Amino acid sequence: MTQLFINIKELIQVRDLEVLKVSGTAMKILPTLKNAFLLVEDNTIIDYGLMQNAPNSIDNVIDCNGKMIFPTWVDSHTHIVFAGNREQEFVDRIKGLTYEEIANKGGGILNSAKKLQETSFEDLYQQSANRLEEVMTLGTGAIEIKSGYGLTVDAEIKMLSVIKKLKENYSIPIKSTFLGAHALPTEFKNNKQEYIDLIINEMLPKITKENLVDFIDIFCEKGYFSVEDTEQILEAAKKYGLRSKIHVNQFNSIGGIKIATKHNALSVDHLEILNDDDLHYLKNSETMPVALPSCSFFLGIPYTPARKIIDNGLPLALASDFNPGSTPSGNMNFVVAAACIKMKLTPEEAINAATINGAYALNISNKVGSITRGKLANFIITKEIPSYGFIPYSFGSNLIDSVFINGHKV
Ligand SMILES: N=CN[C@@H](CCC(=O)O)C(=O)O
Ligand SMILES: [Zn+2]
Repeated sequence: MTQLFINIKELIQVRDLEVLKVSGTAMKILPTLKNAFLLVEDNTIIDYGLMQNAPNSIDNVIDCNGKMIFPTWVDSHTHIVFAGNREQEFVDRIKGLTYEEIANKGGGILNSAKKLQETSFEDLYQQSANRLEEVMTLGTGAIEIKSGYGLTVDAEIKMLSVIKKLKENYSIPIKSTFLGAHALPTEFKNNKQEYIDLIINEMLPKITKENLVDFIDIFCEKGYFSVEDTEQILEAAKKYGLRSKIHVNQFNSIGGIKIATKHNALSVDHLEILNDDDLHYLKNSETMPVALPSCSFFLGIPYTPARKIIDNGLPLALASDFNPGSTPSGNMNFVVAAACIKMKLTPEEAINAATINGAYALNISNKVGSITRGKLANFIITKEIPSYGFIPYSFGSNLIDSVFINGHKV
């Protein structure tokens, strides 16, 4: 089916196929076309341009008068497969406990793992599908989903199988990441190496054999997995050709970035605490730094020093981190707004970070992340708005009129 979108007030993030990411000062530039058309055939963008050059023999015409079109958000870091919620821990934090104190009391990730282990595949699938549908209506058009709330061979496979079924049942591009090293299960409290051996010798061979995983992740942090643990797991994952996306520098800078860049990680995520050595290793790498401002907002921890990252000539991606503990929200519109308000990104930088750079952080810049001939027809039609900067400015409003994924209205 051919669809022609006309009278688009501004078509945002129009780029050539060769642009896979934008870095440093280039992030300040957001290429757009005013008074434009967009031509879609089946699931693909086939053309765009100024209205005076719009084709005139198309039956299926959608008038976008006063509205803008953006590429959909690319959310490169989520944990949307989880069971139940942790609103009691939220109240505990309001009353003064820290995230770390709650985790030390057996709450946190282990709390979610217990719930998930007790939840059936069907129930877990339904809860996760509801979250996926919610974020699609909020404009997310490509997403990464991690395991890591299973922490046993069976429960990790259950999570990854839920992600596989989501991939089969939804047309949105989904990448799945194995995060067996998310927390140390209580039964391994006195023998971390035994759990790492389980990850390396049982989980990794099984999940790769069943083709359940695209990337590998490790929570490299004090009290979770050390730099040495991380390196062991990365070495093992290399044998299966898995690239890494690593949780680093959320609370402490312990050398995770050095090891991640040495292993050519696709991304390093969180980075709330970032020192000059970390910046140095990032500058000499192809690794995408990923900031998760909704997590900082929710936990009240520092925001990733995004200005420092971009002003050092580096790229930056933005993602939601949707999970039950540190970020119970997958709203990428809020992520973009928080990046502007709290991390001092300009709207242009934030939109680049949440689209093309997010796509790079999932290795799918050739498919999504910009309005480009040949890419998937995944885009947001806004309500009538005065300018694209109105999206982060008007941070509490829903400014989305409709979302298209693979050329179909969600
Ligand atoms: N920090 C590690 N993992 C998640 C939070 C997990 C949880 O609290 O359930 C994050 O990215 O914030
Ligand atoms: Zn996370």
